[in-house]
Amino acid sequence: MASISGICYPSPAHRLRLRRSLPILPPSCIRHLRPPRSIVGLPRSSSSAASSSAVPAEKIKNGAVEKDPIKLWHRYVDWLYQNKELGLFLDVSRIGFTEEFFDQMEPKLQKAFRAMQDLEKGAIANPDEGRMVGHYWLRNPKLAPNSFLRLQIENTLDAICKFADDVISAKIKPPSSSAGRFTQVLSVGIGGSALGPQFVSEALAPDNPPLKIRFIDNTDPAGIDHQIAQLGPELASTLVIVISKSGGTPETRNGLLEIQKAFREAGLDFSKQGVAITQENSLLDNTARIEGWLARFPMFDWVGGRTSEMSAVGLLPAALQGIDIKEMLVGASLMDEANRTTVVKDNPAALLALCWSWASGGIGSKDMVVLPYKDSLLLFSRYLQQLVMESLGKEFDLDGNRVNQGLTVYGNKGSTDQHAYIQQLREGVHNFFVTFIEVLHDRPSGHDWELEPGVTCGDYLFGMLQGTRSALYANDRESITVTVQQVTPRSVGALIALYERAVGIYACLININAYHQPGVEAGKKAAGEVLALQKRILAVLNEASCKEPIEPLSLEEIAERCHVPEQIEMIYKIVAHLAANNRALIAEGSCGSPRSIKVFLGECNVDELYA
Ligand SMILES: O=P(O)(O)OC[C@H]1O[C@](O)(CO)[C@@H](O)[C@@H]1O
Repeated sequence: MASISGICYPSPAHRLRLRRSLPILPPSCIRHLRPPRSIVGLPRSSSSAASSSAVPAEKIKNGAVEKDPIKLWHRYVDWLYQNKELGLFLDVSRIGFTEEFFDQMEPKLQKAFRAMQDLEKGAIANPDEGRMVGHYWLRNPKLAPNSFLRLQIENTLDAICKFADDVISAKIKPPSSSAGRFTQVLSVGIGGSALGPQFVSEALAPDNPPLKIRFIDNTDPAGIDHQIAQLGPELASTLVIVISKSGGTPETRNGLLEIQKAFREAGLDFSKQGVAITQENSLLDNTARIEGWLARFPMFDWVGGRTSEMSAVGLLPAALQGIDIKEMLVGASLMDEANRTTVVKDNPAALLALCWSWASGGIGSKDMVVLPYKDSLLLFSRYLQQLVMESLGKEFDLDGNRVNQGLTVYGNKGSTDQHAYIQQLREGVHNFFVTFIEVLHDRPSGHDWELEPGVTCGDYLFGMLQGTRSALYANDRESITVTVQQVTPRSVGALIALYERAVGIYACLININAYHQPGVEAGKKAAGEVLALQKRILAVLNEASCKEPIEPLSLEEIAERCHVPEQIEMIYKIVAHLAANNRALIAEGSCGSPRSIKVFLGECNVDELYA
């Protein structure tokens, strides 16, 4: 038996013995569970979609899940996954899949394993974009399909380590800061170019990092101003890292332009403090090269944004904060290794995918609530939200069938959330399953004190987790528990790798492309159309406002002159936004009564009018 912090867990060999001696669930028990269903990989018909979102009738009738504590204990022991090198455990005992379900999923999982093997060998696993999917090579460059890619990965890692060392040791320093070294990192990026670095910083940055980090991950001017104001005079000793795989994401571009303006206004030379992480020859890369920025690091075509934490995207910011990035890579690599076994019970990512299939009916009928009981893991659910939802939330499967797939992820942390929404989880609408993340060591220092006889603060946190797990299960709410010993670079690397692989396997089970995001384009295109309409409105208003006397226009008149009468609602919203920011003036009426409004511009721009 392996022992961690006084808790005994069975070794794999012991588990096998137990498995032989104790069936997963005795037949009498299986009778009370959900019968096997052919659910995974089926195109979603309207009837299956509707029925799957309801709690299966037999679950209600039979009190849903096994309740006998001794049988549950056997199930717990029998299914417990342990990774000794990582000190990581996975408990799937509170997901009530049956042996029949397991048997039914086995061939599908074997197929998924073969697909993952092909992916790791360099197959075009993202067919829509004609791309390989190579994030697993980042932590084991020997796996890369050719030596060119291997060298690219190794050289980039060397360059990251050297650059971070040079910055931290002030070999590379800002040109005009009295500090004589860089003290702050300002990371500008969004989605996969922000969420990983944010999560890792929150989880792992030391209390006094060599460089503190801040993020601009939106095109919210007030948010940007706030970050710049917080930096204050330290702008002069701020290293600005602009991260964008495509190099053309509007929010990131806007953040960069705003920061460059702040540098100009402070009399600072941005190029001496700017770093770009992007694909070669992207707009951002070319800008950084032409303007002679301090450094540029590559993003690879075969690494997707949401799986880029182990590329320069995540590693450079982490290294600058003094986080041991090589340990992160080791953790991820060890987890990848564990996930290569084709023995489902020994493959933690496959076990997760199996649980998701059971709990959500293979069609996302239940949400995944992620509850780490550790403050430093607060952003894990946010990170997973993109990883899971952007990967799995797809309209079509790989064969072109409309499936509207997905798996909703949300959560913050325990026990905080017990005082927010656990009430509903325990008693309200039954549309979720929980993933608890447990951290065994309460205080990294190891020293603790008893705030009442025999009980520490950490014991309370532990009690809250176990109590919530039990209370939810008593009310038929299923859960998974992932346990790590501590929040370290190694365990965080392992957690990221675990979920990356679980998403990959689950995507194979439901036959979708996990590596593209066509749906995001629709929103981006629509945003572009709004801005194009705004420019037309401004031109129309400008013309009317240049007249003598000024001609205030109603919304209908603006719509007519823009030749888009059907867009009147959007025109109203644009006008209201312009008026709220003093860029248009309301001559008559108010925004509360749209039909009454007449608008003009405070200053007409003749140059624009005749441009
Ligand atoms: O790194 P980029 O190209 O700026 O993209 C940022 C994010 O935008 C998306 O393309 C769409 O949200 C994500 O997939 C990506 O992580």
